[in-house]
Amino acid sequence: MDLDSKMENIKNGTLEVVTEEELKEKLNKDRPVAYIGYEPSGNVHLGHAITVKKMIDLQNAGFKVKILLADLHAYLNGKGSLEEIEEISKYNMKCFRALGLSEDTEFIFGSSYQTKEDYTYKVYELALSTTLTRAKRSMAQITRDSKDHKVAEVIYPLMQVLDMIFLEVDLALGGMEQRKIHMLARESLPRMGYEAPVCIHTPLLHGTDGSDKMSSSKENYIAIDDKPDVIKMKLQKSYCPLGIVEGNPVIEIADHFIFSEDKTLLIERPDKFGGNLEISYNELLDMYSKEELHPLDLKNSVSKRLIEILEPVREYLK
Ligand SMILES: Nc1ncnc2c1ncn2[C@@H]1O[C@H](COP(=O)(O)OP(=O)(O)OP(=O)(O)O)[C@@H](O)[C@H]1O
Ligand SMILES: N[C@@H](Cc1ccc(O)cc1)C(=O)O
Repeated sequence: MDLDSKMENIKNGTLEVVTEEELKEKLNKDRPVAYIGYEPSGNVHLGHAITVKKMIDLQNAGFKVKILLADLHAYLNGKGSLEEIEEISKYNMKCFRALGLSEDTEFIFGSSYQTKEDYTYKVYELALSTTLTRAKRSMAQITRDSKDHKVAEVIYPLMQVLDMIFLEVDLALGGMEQRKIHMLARESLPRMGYEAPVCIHTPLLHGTDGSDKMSSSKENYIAIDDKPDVIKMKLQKSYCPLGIVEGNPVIEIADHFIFSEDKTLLIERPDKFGGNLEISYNELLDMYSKEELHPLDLKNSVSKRLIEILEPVREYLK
């Protein structure tokens, strides 16, 4: 793959690359490192899968991929005891592999280095130069408990910044809500004598209830290993208002998971409702916004194809 094609593939479907110039430089390096961190959680869902797919693009462009199983971050964010989190992490690792990351992907537990002396001293160093306001602001969309604020909430972003040094990363990927922590890293690391990583942000998938973010802590997600009838049921119940494209999770799922594989989607509907159709993504947007496509027909077609696309993932995880 030449440099321009690598850049195009990486940029495709992202909200921003900070900065494109720096990304080009990294692509010229021998085996640059890209990383993402996940707080281990009970279910790996389609939202997470958007980021995993982008990691695969980075892998295909020559990056070595490191996946941080951020167990201590999950602990600091009130996700459970360390023992519970550890158990879930192993299952998450399998899920990420099932989504197609290559064999040489490195999985690292945060707790394997985040309690070491040199890491701890760096936390204190960064704590001294980061304002409380900035640290809190960076956590706005990440913290679980947004009312009863804990000190843990401001330790969390400092550790995320330091992970980039300890994992020796050239690039950090995350959904858009990671942006403020990434920008803190881009400012702080050069001050501490390290190079700032390139930061790439992907869009957040809305929940099936229409809320801002699909999340495993709400009942608004489709897990990557949900059974076919569960996927069908969840999509049937999904928020999908007639004629509305913006923030419509069913259309977003079609965009990220179906049109990334296929040029067209088959809409199967009775003749009296217009008969079968094969449509491109742009045709889908156009027809749906003109109310020429009924939500139920869209949901049926999306669930049928999504179930097929996720079949290898279910097989792998069996
Ligand atoms: N709904 C989503 N759409 C797109 N990306 C997501 C979504 N949910 C999480 N991610 C991304 O996955 C990465 C890790 O998120 P993580 O699982 O730790 O978040 P989370 O918000 O705690 O998820 P959950 O609430 O589902 O457990 C982040 O980069 C985040 O942006
Ligand atoms: N902040 C990420 C998790 C994470 C933790 C540590 C990192 O170094 C990177 C990512 C989230 O919201 O889920």
